Amino acid sequence: MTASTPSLLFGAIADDLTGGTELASMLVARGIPTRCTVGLDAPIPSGNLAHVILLKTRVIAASDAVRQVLEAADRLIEAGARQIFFKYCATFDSTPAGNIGPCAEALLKRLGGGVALFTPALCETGRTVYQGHMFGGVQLLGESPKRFDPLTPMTDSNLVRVLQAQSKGKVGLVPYLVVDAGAVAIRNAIGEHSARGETLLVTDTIRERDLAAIAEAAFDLPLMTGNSSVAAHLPPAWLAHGLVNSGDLAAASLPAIEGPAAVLAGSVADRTIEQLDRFAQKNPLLTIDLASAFAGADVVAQARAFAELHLPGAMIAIATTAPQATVEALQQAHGRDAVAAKAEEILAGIAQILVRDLGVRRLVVAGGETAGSVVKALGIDRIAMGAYEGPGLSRAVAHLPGQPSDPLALMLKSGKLGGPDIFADVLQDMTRATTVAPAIDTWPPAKPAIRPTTGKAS
Ligand SMILES: Nc1ncnc2c1ncn2[C@@H]1O[C@H](COP(=O)(O)OP(=O)(O)O)[C@@H](O)[C@H]1O
Ligand SMILES: O=C(O)[C@@H](O)C(=O)COP(=O)(O)O
Repeated sequence: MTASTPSLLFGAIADDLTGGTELASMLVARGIPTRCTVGLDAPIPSGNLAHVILLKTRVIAASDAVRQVLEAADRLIEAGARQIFFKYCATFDSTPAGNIGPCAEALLKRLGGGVALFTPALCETGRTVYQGHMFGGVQLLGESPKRFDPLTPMTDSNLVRVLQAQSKGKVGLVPYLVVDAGAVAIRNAIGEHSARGETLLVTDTIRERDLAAIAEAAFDLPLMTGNSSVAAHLPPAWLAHGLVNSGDLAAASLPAIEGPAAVLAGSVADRTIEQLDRFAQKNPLLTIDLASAFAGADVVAQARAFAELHLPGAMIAIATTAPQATVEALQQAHGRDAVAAKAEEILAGIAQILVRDLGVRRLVVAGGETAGSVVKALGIDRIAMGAYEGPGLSRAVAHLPGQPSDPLALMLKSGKLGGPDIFADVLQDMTRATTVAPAIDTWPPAKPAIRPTTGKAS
């Protein structure tokens, strides 16, 4: 860092772990030294330009989410952050009561008021916003598989309406013609909306260049909100405005990590189901029957026996994934939150067995809420990210409590993202050390040329 560089430029608060690690990996890929901590207890290390606090606040009570988010913001501000970024899902996953609106409004108030932009689009995967309506490819959000999400079913595609229903302030739309006109037009629009009393502004966003324009318009707002994709365009703005220098940028490295390998999946998203099917064509998969768990079966012991049978010789997957009809029947019988809590508790218990008892050192977790429970159960409070490699592909390394010389290669995969063979490919990739040069001029990054470096994990 140069003498003029602030200690911490950017402090992000993520409402789940998959999205938060994705955000950090994007900044790392841009060359921005970035660290992640889990929850509110871990200290924020010094010497980085960006920091992401990973919370699990997406579906909890709004008052609790607000409390946690404000505490995280206070810690980031104390560490010197000049901008707070509130990260949520590209599909605006939220409950009817929040937590996007209440958290953003509380942050805005804490940061002195003004206007916040809401930019959830992830153009790379076809998740766009036009006339305030979110699309997943050609489908409106409310007509996409997201309407069946087990925790945050999104049935209204109109994000202005969704955000207004969970906010006190007035919500407005920065329409596509303004976004397309570029950063100056967006900044002017912010002033005009603000004068009309609209403080929460959803941005239409179709193309990657729109994300760049929005980031340029928002780089010096005290609060920015959205998906990782818009934050990935902040580093070029920081460079252009002299907040960082090219000498501050760093290559991203990950060590090679060997050891038994496993996938834990609690996502019931179509994409994860497809990825599990592909994995199971060549590798052992155990699907846990939650109905039998509710009936008293010891499914954790069953999972232990399955893992002991196959590890360390094979890569394994253990999932609670079930078809939509089964998910609905379970939720009707036991309640949505109780089913989610049961699945998360089971997978967290299995994670402890895999990692602590059976020596798993390469782990992929599918699902944001699931990842939150698993990481907590393993006692991990900080995560070092590698460079973002594409949707769903954000490898990391974590240290287990009391085991600083025995790292865990970790990937927390968003339920809805990633290619069909992501599980086997990533578990194999984890055995190779990688170094990736900063992708400051091009975005999204091309699949990085993996440059093997010598030596094992340190
Ligand atoms: N068979 C199941 N039926 C209902 N809910 C489930 C089932 N298996 C897992 N779940 C729960 O569904 C939720 C999925 O959310 P999450 O892990 O965030 O995945 P995603 O990334 O796809 O949103 C979790 O709370 C998980 O415990
Ligand atoms: O937008 C995304 O998909 C991610 O940024 C994200 O937040 C993932 O959340 P889950 O799909 O719940 O894992």
